[in-house]
Amino acid sequence: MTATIIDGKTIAAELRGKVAFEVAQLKREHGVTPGLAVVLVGQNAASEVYVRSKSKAVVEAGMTPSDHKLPETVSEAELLALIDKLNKNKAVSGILVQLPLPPQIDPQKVIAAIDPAKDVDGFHPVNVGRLSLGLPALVPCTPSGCIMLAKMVWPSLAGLDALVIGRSNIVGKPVAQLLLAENATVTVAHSKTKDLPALARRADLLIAAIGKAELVRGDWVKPGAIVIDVGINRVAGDGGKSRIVGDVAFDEAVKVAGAITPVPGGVGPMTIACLMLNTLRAACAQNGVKAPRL
Ligand SMILES: NC(=O)C1=CN([C@@H]2O[C@H](COP(=O)(O)OP(=O)(O)OC[C@H]3O[C@@H](n4cnc5c(N)ncnc54)[C@H](OP(=O)(O)O)[C@@H]3O)[C@@H](O)[C@H]2O)C=CC1
Ligand SMILES: Nc1nc(=O)c2c([nH]1)NC[C@@H]1CN(c3ccc(C(=O)N[C@@H](CCC(=O)O)C(=O)O)cc3)C=[N+]21
Repeated sequence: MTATIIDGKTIAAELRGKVAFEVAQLKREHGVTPGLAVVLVGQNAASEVYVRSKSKAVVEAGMTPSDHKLPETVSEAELLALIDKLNKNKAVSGILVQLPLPPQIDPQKVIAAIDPAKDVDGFHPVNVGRLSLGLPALVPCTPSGCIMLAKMVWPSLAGLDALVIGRSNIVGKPVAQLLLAENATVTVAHSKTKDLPALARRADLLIAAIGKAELVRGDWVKPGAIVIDVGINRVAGDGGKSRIVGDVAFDEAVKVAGAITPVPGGVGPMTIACLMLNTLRAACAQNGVKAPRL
């Protein structure tokens, strides 16, 4: 038996289509066009790829993009001044500051400066707190995408033994909160965890957000488990080219798992689709319109 491959690309395209439909309705009925501002500091090849694909998705959803490129040497004060301007701009529904930032800039200070109502990344302490309290919040995009993909193959996660590998503020911790909200029994592992393979073998649902190419082997996977691979790792490929692989050794795990997400074409595209959804939700909330249930 080989696993069901969860087609993130197709599922993400469907979600983006639904968002575009709702955006058109919001424009028609309320005269509101959602806008997403993306701020990129410095020149990082990978970040530029993400920013381009975000802008493309924004346009396709019928929303207004505004991209702000700042030099690597920009001061924290200059970046904070731009955020203040975007916070006050009514045409901007969502603000995303691409991470990581150069060392002269404190990312926590920048995140805290974003109006929580425009924090479509869900990284602001207000949204983090609201998520952990179980209150409505803007929820981080990659974690939401992981949950949506898992629920495509297993609609109720209640009672599942879930293992999250990774405890970052942008993936591991928020995905653990969302799993808890879905009534899964959640374990969070990290670099100090003892006997990770044994822990992984107990998991009905395994979410890998580590940043280590193919760390999770096939024999770490419980037969029939759902495996969600968040990792994006660039490795040397054939003919001097690079290719991207996940945190899971896909060719091994696909033989054991019940369902698995590929890299590319899994969580990555869902992250972008969830960003579109958050921007729509933010625009609705800012204009007193009830957000659609998508
Ligand atoms: N598909 C998408 O949309 C996105 C993909 N990513 C990708 O996901 C991956 C994780 O990203 P991010 O959370 O930002 O990464 P971080 O580097 O911030 O966090 C990595 C986590 O993995 C843990 N870890 C590292 N090595 C091991 C190990 N050997 N065993 C167990 N745990 C380990 C770390 O533990 P400790 O805390 O102890 O250091 C840490 O908690 C990356 O590949 C990134 O590119 C990220 C965002 C979006
Ligand atoms: N403020 C902030 N918010 C983020 O959400 C954020 C960030 N900073 N910094 C970087 C990470 C990474 N990230 C990805 C988004 C999409 C893909 C994606 O679409 N990947 C495709 C293609 C990848 C490729 O070919 O390079 C795929 O997996 O199929 C990947 C990674 C968002 N991040």
